[in-house]
Amino acid sequence: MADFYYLPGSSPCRSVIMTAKAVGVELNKKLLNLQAGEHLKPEFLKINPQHTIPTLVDNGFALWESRAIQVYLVEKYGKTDSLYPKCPKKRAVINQRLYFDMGTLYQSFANYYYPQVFAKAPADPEAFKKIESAFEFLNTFLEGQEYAAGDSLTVADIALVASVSTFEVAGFEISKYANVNKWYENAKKVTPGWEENWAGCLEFKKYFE
Ligand SMILES: N[C@@H](CCC(=O)N[C@@H](CS)C(=O)NCC(=O)O)C(=O)O
Repeated sequence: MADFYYLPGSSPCRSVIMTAKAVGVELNKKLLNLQAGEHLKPEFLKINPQHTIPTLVDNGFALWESRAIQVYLVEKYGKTDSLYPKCPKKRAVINQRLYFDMGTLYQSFANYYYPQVFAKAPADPEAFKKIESAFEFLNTFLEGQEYAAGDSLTVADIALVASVSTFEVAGFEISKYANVNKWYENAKKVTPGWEENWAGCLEFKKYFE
């Protein structure tokens, strides 16, 4: 069983947990307390010199970056390729959504909320505008679409569900974006591991209280 270093509240960790559930892989979950600096200890740095969670160690093979782990789990353990189809065009759209999630959508969350939550800094209205524009983009991608990339659930939906649910617990109004809202309500029903994701979101919510 692969070791999985994580925290339940962490959005990228949650997306890996949902992906593992979707492919039927059991993870040997190992909590890593970032506040206590466990990620900076030499034994963890030996595994992941970048000291981030999620980190997977599968039979001695260490991997980090949640979206890379998602793809690895599907390619190595998926019974079908449905979560990450081999078709180059389908895969390209999924990759686009994954990079959008990492570089634009989740980044806008980090830029706006992290300084407030972790450094008690005031809200930056310019950073908030970037969130709104990221949601507008996502809303456009989802026009007439039940899923984020193509016509069935993929790792892109899973990564985006982890991010969007994090926005929800932060109090961001998702319902203003009709296509996102519709996709998200459906995704809550069809994404394996949604309940565990939501439980983790509620852990993360404590930072906002
Ligand atoms: N892009 C990375 C982000 C990982 C990340 O920043 N994780 C945070 C927790 S949510 C972390 O490990 N922070 C500790 C550190 O960077 O030292 C991914 O998707 O895996």
